[in-house]
Amino acid sequence: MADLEWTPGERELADLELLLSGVFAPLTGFMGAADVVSVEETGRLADGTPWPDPITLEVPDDHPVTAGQELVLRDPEGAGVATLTVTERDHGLVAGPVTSLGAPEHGPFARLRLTPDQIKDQAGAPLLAVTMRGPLDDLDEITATARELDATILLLPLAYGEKGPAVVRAALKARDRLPAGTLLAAVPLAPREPEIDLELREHVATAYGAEEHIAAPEPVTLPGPPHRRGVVVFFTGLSGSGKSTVARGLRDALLEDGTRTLSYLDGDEVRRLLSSGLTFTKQDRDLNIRRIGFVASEVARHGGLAICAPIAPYAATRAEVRHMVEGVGADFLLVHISTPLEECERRDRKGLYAKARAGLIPEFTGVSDPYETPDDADLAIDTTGVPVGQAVDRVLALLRSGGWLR
Ligand SMILES: Nc1ncnc2c1ncn2[C@@H]1O[C@H](COP(=O)(O)OS(=O)(=O)O)[C@@H](OP(=O)(O)O)[C@H]1O
Ligand SMILES: Nc1ncnc2c1ncn2[C@@H]1O[C@H](COP(=O)(O)OP(=O)(O)O)[C@@H](O)[C@H]1O
Repeated sequence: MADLEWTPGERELADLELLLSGVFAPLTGFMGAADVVSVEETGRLADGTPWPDPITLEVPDDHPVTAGQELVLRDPEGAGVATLTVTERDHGLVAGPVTSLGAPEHGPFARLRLTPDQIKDQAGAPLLAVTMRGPLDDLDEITATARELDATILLLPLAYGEKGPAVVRAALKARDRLPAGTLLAAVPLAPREPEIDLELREHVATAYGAEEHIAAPEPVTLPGPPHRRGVVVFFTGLSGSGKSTVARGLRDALLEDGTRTLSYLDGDEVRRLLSSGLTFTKQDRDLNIRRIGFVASEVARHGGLAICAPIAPYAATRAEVRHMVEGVGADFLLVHISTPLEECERRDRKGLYAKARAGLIPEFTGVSDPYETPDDADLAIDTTGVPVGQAVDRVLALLRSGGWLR
């Protein structure tokens, strides 16, 4: 029988690494219901040990794993990271101890992910741990404290997610300016609410054997100015509403302006290449939109401006794309081309509405398939009787008003 397997989310994988490396000791695995309830109500595990936050693993309701089985946990690249011996399955939660599969470590600064045991081998006592989520601005204070305690400094950059590598780079830079012998271990601790984060940072410092801990203050991060930030302009609307026409007009105007790097994800091209073979069932439409959202967010991640113009009939899927884009530190603008069905049908540019009415095209949006009108659009344009240039100008005005275009 094939192994039961699951690929946890990014945060769960980070927790898993901390469970495996002993940073989350005394925890040895993902928590079951009794511990979760106890932690939430009392800040302690069921056995009374203080612990600030539930460390849990979720699988979908229809995942076949049950108590008594082994579940192989894989990273997104498919490498086995650990085996979970499932002691409890409670709806979506699976609990039990984890054992490392010794998978090759990869990812930026993987060589700096030293475990508490590896650090304890190098360190002379006592240790002063400094947990950090950004550049340190007061190295003198850290040096003075270390001197006072006659302690070795251990920098613990909390390297999680997009900003992770920058935090490790900041720690490496700081180490060059701190006393010789300063140690460093990158720790993938995902951020939580400030108080819980602080308690977990204390746990991390203790796990590394530190007697003293400085939680370096969160640096103030100012997002880049909007004209340099990535942005996705996502058109949605019925077939024939004017999405492609306005999107192409926007693309041309931005190319003429020349100040933004641009990717235009043409609807037809997407269906021909990226989503070739997909149909118009809800499942395939959702997959199509997720793929478009993924590509657009990759463009935006690097500061580009992506224009997409699919029908995208489902609100939840559009929201997923918004979330994906915002998750890479970029902005998402939803432009609803709200031209009513009657006008789209009157235009019937491709003769599809006539065919849909005649029952020749099943599941046709607006005729025999739903279109969920957005209530979160940043701009709505009904193109009925409106010249194309005017519709394009309204989108350009939106981009200028938010500073995405200067
Ligand atoms: N059943 C059905 N429903 C809606 N549209 C259909 C259908 N079958 C084919 N077409 C043609 O496909 C275009 C829409 O594709 P999208 O990728 O934008 O759709 S979706 O966002 O995945 O729902 C759409 O193009 P546009 O007119 O440019 O919107 C149609 O020409
Ligand atoms: N203001 C307008 N904006 C966009 N399209 C318009 C406008 N006025 C008329 N149209 C016409 O409506 C049709 C819209 O088709 P298209 O852009 O392919 O729509 P969609 O991509 O939403 O299916 C085109 O024939 C276009 O010339």
